Amino acid sequence: MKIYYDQDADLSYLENQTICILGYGSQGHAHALNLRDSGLKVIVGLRKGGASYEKAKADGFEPLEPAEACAQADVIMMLVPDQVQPEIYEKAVKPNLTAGKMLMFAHGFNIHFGQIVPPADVDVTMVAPKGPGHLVRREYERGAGVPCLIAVEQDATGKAFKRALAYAKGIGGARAGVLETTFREETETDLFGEQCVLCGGVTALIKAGFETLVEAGYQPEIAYFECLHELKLIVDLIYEGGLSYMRYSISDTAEYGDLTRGPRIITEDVKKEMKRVLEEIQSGRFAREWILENQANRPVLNALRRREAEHQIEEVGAKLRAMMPWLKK
Ligand SMILES: NC(=O)C1=CN([C@@H]2O[C@H](COP(=O)(O)OP(=O)(O)OC[C@H]3O[C@@H](n4cnc5c(N)ncnc54)[C@H](OP(=O)(O)O)[C@@H]3O)[C@@H](O)[C@H]2O)C=CC1
Ligand SMILES: CC[C@](O)(C(C)=O)C(=O)O
Repeated sequence: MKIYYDQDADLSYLENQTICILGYGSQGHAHALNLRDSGLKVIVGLRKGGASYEKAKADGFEPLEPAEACAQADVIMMLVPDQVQPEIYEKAVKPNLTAGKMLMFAHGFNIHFGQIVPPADVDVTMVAPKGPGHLVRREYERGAGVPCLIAVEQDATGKAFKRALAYAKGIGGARAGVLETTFREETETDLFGEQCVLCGGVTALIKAGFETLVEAGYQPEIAYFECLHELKLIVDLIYEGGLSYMRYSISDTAEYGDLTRGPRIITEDVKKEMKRVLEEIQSGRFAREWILENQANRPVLNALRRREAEHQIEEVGAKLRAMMPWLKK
């Protein structure tokens, strides 16, 4: 696979173009600020009265109504939540999506699952950072970057890939590496990663470890530090140098326990369940469930959020983190 870096990308594909960032949340603020700091012309499309409107103003933007911003733009990046994108597309984007413009996404959900169907005479591309938006900004500011995936769904101008690669460079992604993919591959792997490993898998593992220790009579504070707090420190080592570097740093006792007990925790049964989750993603069953959940006003998400907030690990964690002034409140 070819991986693209700064030297492969040419910002001039976006020079003299106006880039509209729709949404100023996790990804939106990071893309807008990074692109502007990279010397590109950025405008922000936002509804008035929302929390992020004031934040964008405080960062020096003059937010426009989404439809007005789309009318002025050559490039439109969709950075409102996936579940609201189809409505914003119909109301603000579609009427202003004239030939030769580029419609962009940071996640392929709505294109891959057919919730947004752009006209044939525009470029449709994706630059998907493989990291949370706040880190896309933080890494850029310290001269680094978050790796990105890039994909072209429609190439009306013949320059779609180069334009998208310039965008990836503008947000700092090409410092870390830009990997070519398809909307389908990004959507399916992203959903799988967040459900089975990065968010769903990790939080379930943390809670299971915490509950096991507390139910066995150990102090919740000890269980918190062991199963949650230290995880970040261990993952930092894995991030910096892979599994082997983490194993080099931990004690031989820990390494022996890791290698002999780890596979008893993540068993073949767990992998079988991962395959079932992947199949639900590939078949569109998860997408249908999520779309219907939103149409029904999110009863399941709201109930689960409430239940999770009441978990003992959250209460203990809040108390312990309050004693660490270097953590953001
Ligand atoms: N979060 C992440 O780190 C990642 C996200 N992505 C993708 O990036 C895209 C954006 O996600 P993310 O940054 O999490 O989004 P956020 O939830 O952070 O987006 C919030 C922004 O969207 C606006 N918004 C929310 N609802 C509406 C609405 N109904 N009408 C108009 N504006 C609205 C908010 O405005 P207001 O303040 O007015 O509510 C705010 O500016 C998604 O496609 C996501 O899959 C990809 C990789 C990682
Ligand atoms: C892991 C969650 C994520 O996929 C991400 C930050 O990359 C998301 O969609 O937020």
